[in-house]
Amino acid sequence: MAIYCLDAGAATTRVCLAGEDAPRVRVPSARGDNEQTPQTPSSPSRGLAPDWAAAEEVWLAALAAAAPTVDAQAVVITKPLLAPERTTRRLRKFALKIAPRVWVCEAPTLALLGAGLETGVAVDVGATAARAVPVVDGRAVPHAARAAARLGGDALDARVGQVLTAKGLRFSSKKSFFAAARKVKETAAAVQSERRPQLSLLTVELEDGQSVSLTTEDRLRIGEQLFDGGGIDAVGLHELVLAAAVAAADGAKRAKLLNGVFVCGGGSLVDGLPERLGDELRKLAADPDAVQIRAGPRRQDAAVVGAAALAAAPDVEVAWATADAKNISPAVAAAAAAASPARSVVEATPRARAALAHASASRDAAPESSPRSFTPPPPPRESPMLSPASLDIVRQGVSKIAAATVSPPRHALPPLPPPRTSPVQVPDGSEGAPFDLGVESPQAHDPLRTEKPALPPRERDVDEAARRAFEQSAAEAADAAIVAGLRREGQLREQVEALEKRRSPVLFYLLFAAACWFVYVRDREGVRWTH
Ligand SMILES: Nc1ncnc2c1ncn2[C@@H]1O[C@H](COP(=O)(O)OP(=O)(O)OP(=O)(O)O)[C@@H](O)[C@H]1O
Repeated sequence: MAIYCLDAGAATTRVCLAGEDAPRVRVPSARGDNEQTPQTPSSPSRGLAPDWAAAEEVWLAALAAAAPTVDAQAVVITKPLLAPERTTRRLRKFALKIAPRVWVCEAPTLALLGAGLETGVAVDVGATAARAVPVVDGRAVPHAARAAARLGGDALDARVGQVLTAKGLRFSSKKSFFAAARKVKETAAAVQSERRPQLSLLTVELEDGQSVSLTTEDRLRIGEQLFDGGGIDAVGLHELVLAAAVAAADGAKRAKLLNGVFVCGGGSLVDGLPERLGDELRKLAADPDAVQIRAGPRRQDAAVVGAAALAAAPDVEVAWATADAKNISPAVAAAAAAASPARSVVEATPRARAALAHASASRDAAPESSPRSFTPPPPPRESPMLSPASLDIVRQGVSKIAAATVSPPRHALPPLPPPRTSPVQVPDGSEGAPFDLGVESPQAHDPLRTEKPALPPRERDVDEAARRAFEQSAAEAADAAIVAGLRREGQLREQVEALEKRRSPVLFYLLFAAACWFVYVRDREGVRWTH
């Protein structure tokens, strides 16, 4: 029995099991013939109808490849930030075919938890867009989130295309063009940074047999789009992050957010990006000393590793059992951040350390048969991309899982303990129990260390309030396309609801008219009979 963790990205699908620190499988998501046209459910903001059938086929194949013989107890699946409710429902429906328990969580929040942080700004540079998402105590602040499609991997591919065309390269198909653009970007893209040795001339061999030599200027021209935004009036990554932090909080809370800027997503692997982002943010921030950039070595997999940390967090089964596991509570967030395997890379916060101390104590006390004692099988040493050939072989095994989806889950879950109001006792604002991370903790140099951590107000339904606030301030969002897409969907939903409402009075009038006609005919007949 295991908990599957599935990161359903627009470009890449990743799968691992609870507690693991790297994905077992990393496969390309279904993107259609035109590689730049996102068709996955992870890209609803583009206003395109996602190809659910193709996406689900890839997810099933990836799950089957990750652990063909392991029975699923539950599934944690990622969703994009501000995904419409319909997308969440479809993701949940899909995951329920795999296991009886499902937790659909926002990818940037999970990425931050995977880095061992409960509060900070997740800077996810994905394929379709770059997003800066402030997270406070394990909950995203949606109205403050900022996104820009021009800073995503696909937009960078377009810039690579310009460079390659200027060098005289020609491609026979769109597919070979995008394959070449991606390879050049992933090998050569770099941003300007004084803290890195000089860049050198790089020759990249392309799959179609061509090769291209890229000078330092070429390499910087590709990567610099992340900071110049690809246009005169466009925003750069640093402005996106600062705008998100400013919209989310002020004063000490903002400083705390900027102290936990975590870069993740495949696009964050561009050479020199974390250093440059730190330098640019320090130039803009009111308190430059507060800015701290975190970037683990496997940051492209942060969301799925965060899902694995959440699934393995002690006491998380209580959250599964309550409120449909819709939100991550601060206590569970602290436990997940503490359980994250990346916590030695990115230092744990005091709350997380306290939660970890509590977690280890409760794990020691737990009986053998407890669901907490689940030990995941060791992850494979490497998690390479599956080749198309092996993907085909894996797809043949998909029918096994698909067959299992029609019958109810065979494995009953172990009984859950009764829900508790506070599964992890973390004293608010305390420094937590001393915990030796085994590495020199940068907290020692943390300018915020002496501050009493200011916790956000505990509203009953933070998400609802935040969502309403987002609707009001959506027009100010950096990515107008995302906002327009979301609005279009909202309007469509409203129109459908209005139509449904209109349908009932029409039915009523029709019935009423039929009744009147019936009475009229009967009376007329009656009159004829009596005379
Ligand atoms: N070394 C690298 N340098 C630059 N870009 C890279 C590198 N490795 C991967 N990428 C790019 O990162 C993008 C994929 O990132 P990621 O897997 O995080 O996206 P995703 O999560 O599937 O997409 P989204 O976040 O839009 O849903 C692709 O555009 C890919 O070309």
